[in-house]
Amino acid sequence: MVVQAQEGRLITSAAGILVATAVPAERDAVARTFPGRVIAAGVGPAAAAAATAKALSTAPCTLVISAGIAGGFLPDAPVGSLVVADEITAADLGAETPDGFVPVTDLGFGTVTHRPPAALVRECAAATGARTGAVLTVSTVTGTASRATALRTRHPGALAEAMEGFGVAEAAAAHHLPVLEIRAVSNPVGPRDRAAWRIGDALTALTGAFGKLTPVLESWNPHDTH
Ligand SMILES: O=C(O)c1cccc(C(=O)CC[C@H]2O[C@@H](n3cnc4c(=O)[nH]cnc43)[C@H](O)[C@@H]2O)c1
Repeated sequence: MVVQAQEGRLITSAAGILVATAVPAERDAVARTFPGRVIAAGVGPAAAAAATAKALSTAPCTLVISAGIAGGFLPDAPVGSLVVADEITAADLGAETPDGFVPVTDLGFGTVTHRPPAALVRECAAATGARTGAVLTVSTVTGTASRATALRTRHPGALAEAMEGFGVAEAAAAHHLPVLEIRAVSNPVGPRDRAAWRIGDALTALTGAFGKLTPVLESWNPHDTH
């Protein structure tokens, strides 16, 4: 059973939570401290959506979490910090025009943003010391200062960019499930500098975060969507 009544309120158990990471190193970092179901769904929004949707079709679930490493927008999300998304936005889903980028929603199609439950976002941030803000999903890792500036101009509340959150969120939405995104910053968003990546530190931060998140997630009432 994934939802139980305890002291008159509904709670979810870790067994009913699906965490979708991109690669096995992220999956193992989460699984070190999180007792629920953790998958390595692949890199990029399409792989993440397909693998998450497949996993959701095989077992009951109350909450879906996209987790992993990310690029952080400086100075707000430095390397080693944690970000909990209050908004999961597909930042490059749209059309380039002479007047700039136009999101697909302005073209009359689909959606570009999913919003996690606000109270759960606040509780997760408080438990882990994470910052809260938009996490952008991109299909191309930003590698220049000009693109970083363009993204931040279009999304002033953005703290991080990664490649899977929107895909995981689309799969969750198709199953009418809430979604969270939690990221540990491994590199700054900006000019490409492989020497600046701190993937090991970010994975360690992810492990620590899920150790603190587990009791929060397990005591969350899935009917509290505020
Ligand atoms: O080759 C590069 O310059 C480069 C820079 C940063 C990350 C990559 C990756 O291939 C990692 C993609 C993987 O990790 C997440 N991630 C981590 N940092 C970022 C980022 O700055 N922008 C977007 N995604 C990032 C992502 O979710 C993927 O799972 C290569």
